[in-house]
Amino acid sequence: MTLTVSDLRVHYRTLRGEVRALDGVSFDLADGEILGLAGESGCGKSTLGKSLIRLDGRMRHAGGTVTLDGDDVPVADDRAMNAFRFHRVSLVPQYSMSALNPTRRIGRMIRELLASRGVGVDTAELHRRLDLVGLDHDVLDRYPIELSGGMKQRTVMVISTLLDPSVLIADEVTSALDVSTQRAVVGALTGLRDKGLVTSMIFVTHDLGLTSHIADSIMVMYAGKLAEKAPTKVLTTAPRHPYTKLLLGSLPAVGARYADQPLKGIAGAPPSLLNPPAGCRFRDRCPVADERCADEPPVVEIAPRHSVACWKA
Ligand SMILES: Nc1ncnc2c1ncn2[C@@H]1O[C@H](COP(=O)(O)OP(=O)(O)OP(=O)(O)O)[C@@H](O)[C@H]1O
Repeated sequence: MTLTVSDLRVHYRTLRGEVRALDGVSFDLADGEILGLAGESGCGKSTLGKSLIRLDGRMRHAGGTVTLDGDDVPVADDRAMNAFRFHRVSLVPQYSMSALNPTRRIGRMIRELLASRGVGVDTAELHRRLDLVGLDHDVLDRYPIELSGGMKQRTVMVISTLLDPSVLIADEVTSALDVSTQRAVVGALTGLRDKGLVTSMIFVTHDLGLTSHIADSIMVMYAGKLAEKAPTKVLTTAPRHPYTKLLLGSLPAVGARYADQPLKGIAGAPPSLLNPPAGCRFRDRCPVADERCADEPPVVEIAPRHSVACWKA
């Protein structure tokens, strides 16, 4: 078992109170697994990814534990996290295309980064990794501004995985890319896993369609909590949570004309996480909710590796 997250709670401090962005989330990530993390904007996907790397000044660890290959990951202790960050858990951030230092050539940036971690550059290995993600070796002599968006994205992937982390979190890495570049980036990510340079991966995305192509399993979050997690095939063909069903139902069908098949959104909006309501957080939007949903549904494993938080599942 690579990663175990138990009842993780992470809040943002704001002038109006604490935003409970991650409100008791538990899941496991197995060796070799690519876990797709999906859900509407604001459900806590990025907060979950960031919590496993670094809590910024506004984030507060309000409870829960994380273990990696049997070791406690000290998510609340920024200094102690240095032993894990980049070495054992690494992140390709949401805006990684602008994360590269514009004043440094890529090769120099990599040398400096590794030196700061006390590691030297193995040029042959670096070239092998550039090959793996389809980048020419000459990117090392270029400035970030000379690279396309997809090239920058793949460069950041190489940099994030130089120390062979156990877990790589890829946060919305394809959302600003055109479809064929998305495919190259996704191919590069799975290549890193297949070659064992990354043991497991959490692929954060709005795009349930894309994630279903690469993820072994998918976790759907709603308003700071886990709604459903299952192997990809099960989740996409036999979802049990009403929210998952509506999310899948709102995906556009390729080739369908809008006039024949109008796109269906999910009516309503998620609750505020400043003061979330008691009970099931989806109940105001749920087509099958009843009075029982005034109590919070527990996460139940209804089949092997298939967990759902819904009284009606
Ligand atoms: N710095 C912050 N201060 C206060 N609240 C925040 C902060 N960052 C995020 N939040 C809130 O935390 C919740 C979860 O945000 P998060 O960015 O994790 O969602 P997300 O699912 O990744 O959304 P998106 O898909 O839009 O990136 C949201 O309600 C958001 O408004």
